[in-house]
Amino acid sequence: MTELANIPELLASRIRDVADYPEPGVMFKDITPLLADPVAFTALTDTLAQAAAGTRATKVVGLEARGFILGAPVAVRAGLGFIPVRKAGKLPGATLSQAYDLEYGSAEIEVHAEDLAAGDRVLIVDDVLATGGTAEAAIQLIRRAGAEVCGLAILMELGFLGGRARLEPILDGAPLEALLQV
Ligand SMILES: O=P(O)(O)OC[C@H]1O[C@H](OP(=O)(O)OP(=O)(O)O)[C@H](O)[C@@H]1O
Ligand SMILES: Nc1ncnc2[nH]cnc12
Repeated sequence: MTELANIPELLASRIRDVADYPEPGVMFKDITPLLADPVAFTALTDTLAQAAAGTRATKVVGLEARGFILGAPVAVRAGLGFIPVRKAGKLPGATLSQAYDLEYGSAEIEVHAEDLAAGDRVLIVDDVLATGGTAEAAIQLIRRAGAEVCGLAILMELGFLGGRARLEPILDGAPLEALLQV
Protein backbone atom coordinates (compact mmCIF):
# COMPACT_ATOMS: atom_id res chain seq x y z
CA MET A 1 0.00 0.00 0.00
CA THR A 2 1.28 3.47 -0.86
CA GLU A 3 2.49 5.59 2.08
CA LEU A 4 3.17 9.13 0.91
CA ALA A 5 2.89 12.31 2.92
CA ASN A 6 0.62 14.22 0.60
CA ILE A 7 -1.03 12.17 -2.11
CA PRO A 8 -3.42 14.91 -3.33
CA GLU A 9 -0.47 17.26 -3.82
CA LEU A 10 1.44 14.60 -5.76
CA LEU A 11 -1.56 13.81 -7.97
CA ALA A 12 -2.32 17.48 -8.64
CA SER A 13 1.30 18.10 -9.63
CA ARG A 14 1.02 15.42 -12.34
CA ILE A 15 -2.09 16.81 -14.07
CA ARG A 16 -1.45 19.19 -16.96
CA ASP A 17 -3.76 22.05 -17.90
CA VAL A 18 -4.26 22.42 -21.67
CA ALA A 19 -6.14 25.59 -22.63
CA ASP A 20 -8.76 25.55 -25.38
CA TYR A 21 -8.78 21.78 -25.88
CA PRO A 22 -10.74 20.11 -27.43
CA GLU A 23 -12.55 23.38 -28.17
CA PRO A 24 -12.16 27.09 -27.28
CA GLY A 25 -13.02 27.91 -23.68
CA VAL A 26 -12.31 24.44 -22.25
CA MET A 27 -9.37 23.99 -19.83
CA PHE A 28 -8.55 20.35 -20.43
CA LYS A 29 -7.17 18.33 -17.50
CA ASP A 30 -4.61 15.97 -19.03
CA ILE A 31 -3.81 12.97 -16.82
CA THR A 32 -1.14 11.46 -19.08
CA PRO A 33 1.78 12.83 -16.96
CA LEU A 34 0.22 11.15 -13.92
CA LEU A 35 -0.13 7.84 -15.76
CA ALA A 36 3.52 8.02 -16.82
CA ASP A 37 4.69 8.37 -13.19
CA PRO A 38 4.55 4.94 -11.51
CA VAL A 39 4.63 6.39 -7.98
CA ALA A 40 1.70 8.75 -8.68
CA PHE A 41 -0.30 6.15 -10.64
CA THR A 42 0.17 3.57 -7.87
CA ALA A 43 -0.86 6.11 -5.22
CA LEU A 44 -3.96 6.97 -7.24
CA THR A 45 -4.86 3.29 -7.70
CA ASP A 46 -4.43 2.54 -4.00
CA THR A 47 -6.44 5.57 -2.91
CA LEU A 48 -9.35 4.80 -5.24
CA ALA A 49 -9.27 1.13 -4.17
CA GLN A 50 -9.57 2.25 -0.55
CA ALA A 51 -12.71 4.17 -1.55
CA ALA A 52 -14.07 0.94 -3.04
CA ALA A 53 -13.49 -0.94 0.21
CA GLY A 54 -15.78 1.43 2.11
CA THR A 55 -18.69 0.96 -0.29
CA ARG A 56 -18.98 -2.86 -0.15
CA ALA A 57 -18.87 -2.79 -3.96
CA THR A 58 -19.11 -6.09 -5.85
CA LYS A 59 -18.09 -4.64 -9.23
CA VAL A 60 -16.18 -1.68 -10.63
CA VAL A 61 -17.53 0.11 -13.70
CA GLY A 62 -15.06 2.21 -15.70
CA LEU A 63 -16.20 4.83 -18.22
CA GLU A 64 -14.47 4.83 -21.62
CA ALA A 65 -11.74 5.69 -22.13
CA ARG A 66 -9.90 7.28 -19.22
CA GLY A 67 -12.14 5.53 -16.72
CA PHE A 68 -10.79 2.23 -18.09
CA ILE A 69 -7.21 3.24 -17.35
CA LEU A 70 -8.05 4.10 -13.74
CA GLY A 71 -10.86 1.63 -13.07
CA ALA A 72 -9.19 -1.59 -14.21
CA PRO A 73 -6.25 -1.45 -11.77
CA VAL A 74 -8.62 -0.32 -9.00
CA ALA A 75 -10.77 -3.40 -9.64
CA VAL A 76 -7.72 -5.70 -9.53
CA ARG A 77 -6.42 -4.04 -6.35
CA ALA A 78 -9.85 -4.29 -4.70
CA GLY A 79 -10.37 -7.89 -5.83
CA LEU A 80 -13.48 -7.01 -7.85
CA GLY A 81 -14.65 -7.64 -11.40
CA PHE A 82 -14.31 -4.82 -13.93
CA ILE A 83 -17.18 -3.88 -16.25
CA PRO A 84 -16.46 -1.53 -19.18
CA VAL A 85 -19.07 1.08 -20.07
CA ARG A 86 -18.17 1.84 -23.68
CA LYS A 87 -18.97 4.47 -26.25
CA ALA A 88 -21.75 3.24 -28.57
CA GLY A 89 -21.00 0.56 -31.14
CA LYS A 90 -18.00 -1.10 -29.47
CA LEU A 91 -19.55 -3.97 -27.50
CA PRO A 92 -20.42 -7.14 -29.44
CA GLY A 93 -23.19 -8.56 -27.24
CA ALA A 94 -26.68 -7.39 -26.28
CA THR A 95 -26.36 -3.90 -24.80
CA LEU A 96 -28.25 -1.22 -22.92
CA SER A 97 -27.60 2.31 -24.29
CA GLN A 98 -27.88 5.81 -22.88
CA ALA A 99 -27.35 9.14 -24.68
CA TYR A 100 -25.95 12.14 -22.80
CA ASP A 101 -24.28 15.56 -23.05
CA LEU A 102 -20.88 16.41 -21.58
CA GLU A 103 -18.74 19.54 -21.21
CA TYR A 104 -17.70 19.48 -24.87
CA GLY A 105 -20.31 17.63 -26.89
CA SER A 106 -22.66 14.70 -26.71
CA ALA A 107 -22.28 10.93 -26.91
CA GLU A 108 -23.89 7.59 -26.19
CA ILE A 109 -22.60 4.90 -23.84
CA GLU A 110 -23.39 1.21 -23.60
CA VAL A 111 -22.92 -1.76 -21.28
CA HIS A 112 -23.35 -5.46 -21.90
CA ALA A 113 -26.72 -6.22 -20.33
CA GLU A 114 -25.45 -9.57 -18.99
CA ASP A 115 -22.54 -7.98 -17.09
CA LEU A 116 -24.71 -6.50 -14.33
CA ALA A 117 -27.67 -7.90 -12.43
CA ALA A 118 -29.82 -7.42 -9.34
CA GLY A 119 -27.66 -7.77 -6.25
CA ASP A 120 -24.60 -6.14 -7.82
CA ARG A 121 -23.25 -3.10 -5.98
CA VAL A 122 -21.33 -0.97 -8.46
CA LEU A 123 -18.56 1.54 -7.87
CA ILE A 124 -18.15 3.90 -10.85
CA VAL A 125 -14.57 5.07 -11.51
CA ASP A 126 -13.58 7.93 -13.80
CA ASP A 127 -10.89 10.59 -14.08
CA VAL A 128 -12.88 13.83 -14.33
CA LEU A 129 -16.31 14.94 -13.13
CA ALA A 130 -17.32 18.05 -15.09
CA THR A 131 -21.02 18.61 -15.87
CA GLY A 132 -21.87 15.14 -14.57
CA GLY A 133 -23.57 14.17 -17.83
CA THR A 134 -21.40 11.10 -18.38
CA ALA A 135 -21.73 9.89 -14.80
CA GLU A 136 -25.49 10.45 -14.78
CA ALA A 137 -25.85 8.38 -17.95
CA ALA A 138 -23.73 5.62 -16.37
CA ILE A 139 -25.91 5.65 -13.23
CA GLN A 140 -29.00 5.29 -15.40
CA LEU A 141 -27.46 2.39 -17.35
CA ILE A 142 -26.40 0.53 -14.21
CA ARG A 143 -29.84 0.88 -12.67
CA ARG A 144 -31.58 -0.17 -15.89
CA ALA A 145 -29.45 -3.34 -15.75
CA GLY A 146 -30.94 -4.00 -12.30
CA ALA A 147 -27.82 -3.22 -10.26
CA GLU A 148 -27.25 -0.66 -7.51
CA VAL A 149 -24.77 2.23 -7.64
CA CYS A 150 -22.91 2.18 -4.31
CA GLY A 151 -20.48 5.01 -5.04
CA LEU A 152 -18.52 7.15 -7.46
CA ALA A 153 -14.74 7.46 -7.14
CA ILE A 154 -13.28 10.26 -9.26
CA LEU A 155 -9.77 11.64 -9.55
CA MET A 156 -10.74 15.29 -10.18
CA GLU A 157 -13.93 17.27 -9.81
CA LEU A 158 -14.41 20.53 -11.72
CA GLY A 159 -16.75 22.08 -9.17
CA PHE A 160 -17.68 25.14 -11.23
CA LEU A 161 -19.42 22.88 -13.78
CA GLY A 162 -21.91 21.59 -11.23
CA GLY A 163 -21.50 17.83 -11.55
CA ARG A 164 -21.82 17.15 -7.82
CA ALA A 165 -25.01 19.24 -7.51
CA ARG A 166 -26.45 17.30 -10.44
CA LEU A 167 -25.52 13.85 -9.16
CA GLU A 168 -26.09 14.02 -5.40
CA PRO A 169 -29.89 14.20 -5.68
CA ILE A 170 -29.93 10.99 -7.75
CA LEU A 171 -27.29 9.04 -5.80
CA ASP A 172 -29.64 8.00 -2.96
CA GLY A 173 -26.93 8.67 -0.39
CA ALA A 174 -24.17 6.75 -2.18
CA PRO A 175 -20.84 8.59 -1.72
CA LEU A 176 -19.27 10.72 -4.44
CA GLU A 177 -15.58 10.84 -3.63
CA ALA A 178 -13.32 13.16 -5.62
CA LEU A 179 -9.64 13.13 -4.64
CA LEU A 180 -9.01 16.60 -6.08
CA GLN A 181 -11.29 19.65 -6.37
CA VAL A 182 -10.87 22.51 -8.83
O1 LIG B 1 -18.92 15.33 -16.44
P1 LIG B 1 -18.90 15.38 -17.92
O2 LIG B 1 -19.21 16.76 -18.47
O3 LIG B 1 -19.81 14.34 -18.52
O4 LIG B 1 -17.43 15.06 -18.40
C1 LIG B 1 -16.64 14.06 -17.84
C2 LIG B 1 -16.26 13.02 -18.82
O5 LIG B 1 -15.54 13.59 -19.93
C3 LIG B 1 -14.35 12.83 -20.15
O6 LIG B 1 -14.57 11.76 -21.02
P2 LIG B 1 -14.61 11.88 -22.62
O7 LIG B 1 -16.04 11.71 -23.06
O8 LIG B 1 -13.89 13.09 -23.07
O9 LIG B 1 -13.92 10.55 -23.08
P3 LIG B 1 -12.43 9.94 -23.05
O10 LIG B 1 -12.23 9.40 -21.67
O11 LIG B 1 -12.55 8.89 -24.09
O12 LIG B 1 -11.43 11.01 -23.39
C4 LIG B 1 -13.99 12.32 -18.76
O13 LIG B 1 -13.13 11.21 -18.83
C5 LIG B 1 -15.34 11.98 -18.20
O14 LIG B 1 -15.78 10.68 -18.56
N1 LIG C 1 -12.03 19.99 -18.71
C1 LIG C 1 -11.93 18.66 -18.86
N2 LIG C 1 -10.71 18.07 -18.82
C2 LIG C 1 -10.59 16.72 -18.97
N3 LIG C 1 -11.62 15.92 -19.14
C3 LIG C 1 -12.84 16.46 -19.18
N4 LIG C 1 -14.06 15.92 -19.34
C4 LIG C 1 -14.97 16.91 -19.33
N5 LIG C 1 -14.39 18.10 -19.14
C5 LIG C 1 -13.05 17.84 -19.04
